[in-house]
Amino acid sequence: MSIIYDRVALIGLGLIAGSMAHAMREGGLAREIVGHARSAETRRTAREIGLCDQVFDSAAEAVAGADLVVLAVPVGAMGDVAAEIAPHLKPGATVTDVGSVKQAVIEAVAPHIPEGVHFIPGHPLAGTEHSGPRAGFATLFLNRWWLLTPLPDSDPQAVARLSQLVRAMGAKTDSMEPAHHDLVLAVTSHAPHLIAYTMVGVADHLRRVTDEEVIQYSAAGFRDFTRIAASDPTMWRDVFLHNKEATLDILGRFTEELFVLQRAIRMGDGQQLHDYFTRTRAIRRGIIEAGQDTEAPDFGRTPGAAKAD
Ligand SMILES: NC(=O)c1ccc[n+]([C@@H]2O[C@H](COP(=O)([O-])OP(=O)(O)OC[C@H]3O[C@@H](n4cnc5c(N)ncnc54)[C@H](O)[C@@H]3O)[C@@H](O)[C@H]2O)c1
Ligand SMILES: O=C(O)C(=O)C[C@]1(C(=O)O)C=C[C@@H](O)C=C1
Repeated sequence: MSIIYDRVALIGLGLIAGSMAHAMREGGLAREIVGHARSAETRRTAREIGLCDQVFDSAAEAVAGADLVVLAVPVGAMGDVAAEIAPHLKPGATVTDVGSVKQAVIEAVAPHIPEGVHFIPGHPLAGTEHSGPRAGFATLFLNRWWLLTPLPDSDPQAVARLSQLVRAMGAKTDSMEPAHHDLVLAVTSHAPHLIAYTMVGVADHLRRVTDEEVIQYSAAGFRDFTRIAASDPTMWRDVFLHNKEATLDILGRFTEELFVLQRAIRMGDGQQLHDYFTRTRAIRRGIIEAGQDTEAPDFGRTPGAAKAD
């Protein structure tokens, strides 16, 4: 494949930036990949494993002369990073981000982007519960969606070039309104993560009573919950604090449904439970029949690393 951006700067060197570095390198998509992370330990590890061609101690040095700058830090840190790099951006460069929330990131980042620099927010719908510079792998984005939420005045050519990079890393692209993105992700990702965190918390409380039985005999479904609940605490704290409204809306609806099912169990209403589960099974089967279950082959099974932030 051919070079799409000459110099790419990755700010934040964790799972997503690391996976981008591997994918871009494997595909020969950038002439030079440079990076910066806030913590000295992360920078040391990134240098040790050769994650980038160069790792800089400051974000300003990293973005100087870059054609593409990728903000791959927790959502709550995006605004500060944008303010720090703004004076050092090359005219004509593109800045994108990979944050799990879009509206709040746009509000925090866009005001800092200078005239003549393109800001195109994005979100790869791919991840694992692992974080840090050793967690990335080249196939993370294979067959996954990578949503772009361009601004009304985004330059179509800059958007097309970024889409080209995303597709060259194996992902599928689509565009979406930021507010709609945040609502969709509240349903498909953010609320489910909170439910998994809660369920593991409940089991943990119970463990004290039942002497480790819950964990020892945990079935596959609960194990999946524990995988999700092992996700990075900083990342998920920021997701919930920055997609507050949509997540609270979905959790409110979830609680109402939960009460309906809880009542059906209490009343012994087997018909209601059966009807409900028949409906949800049809939804899953519909997804599979439509060929929309695009789980990457090694999704979630790649050995990760402890986070060094
Ligand atoms: N993990 C996922 O499943 C996933 C999936 C899609 C999108 N995202 C989003 O991608 C972004 C990065 O997530 P990740 O999973 O790669 O996280 P990560 O924890 O693996 O990496 C984050 C990196 O950012 C660095 N960092 C933190 N604050 C910084 C700052 N102020 N300046 C510079 N560097 C800083 C950390 O040192 C670390 O290297 C987040 O916004 C997250 O919402 C994550
Ligand atoms: O680790 C996982 O399996 C994930 O949950 C990844 C996941 C998701 O919800 O699908 C998590 C957050 C992101 O913003 C995108 C992807």
